[in-house]
Amino acid sequence: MMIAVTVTPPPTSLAEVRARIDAIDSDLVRLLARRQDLVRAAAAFKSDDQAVRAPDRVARVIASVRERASAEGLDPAVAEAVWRAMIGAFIELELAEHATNRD
Ligand SMILES: C=C(O[C@@H]1C=C(C(=O)O)C=C[C@H]1O)C(=O)O
Repeated sequence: MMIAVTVTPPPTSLAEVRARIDAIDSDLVRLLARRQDLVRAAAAFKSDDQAVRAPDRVARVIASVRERASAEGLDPAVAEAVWRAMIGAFIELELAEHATNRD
C-alpha cells in the first residue's frame, strides 16, 4: 500500500518565514471570528457576571489545551499563555454582551 506523506520544506528566507506566519494568522483570525460568535451566544444562557466568567470552565479549557498542545508539539506554557490572554479578552466581550442583553 502507498501512503502519501506531504512534507513542507523548511523556509529559505526570513521573508518566506513571515509569509507563512501571515498565512497561519489569516486562518487563526477566521477561526477566532467563529469562536467569538459562540462566546457571544454563550452570554444569552448566563444569569450573572460570575456565570459569564465561569472560572471552572476556564480551568478545564486550559487543562485540555495544554494536553493537546503537548501531543501536537506546541509548548504547553505557550499554549496556556495564549489561551489565557484570548479567554480574558473574550470574557470582556461577553460581559459587555451580557450587560446589553440585560438592559
Ligand atoms: C464561552 C464561555 O464563557 C467564557 C469564555 C470562555 C472561553 O472563551 O473559552 C470560557 C469560559 C467563560 O469564561 C463559556 O462559559 O463557555
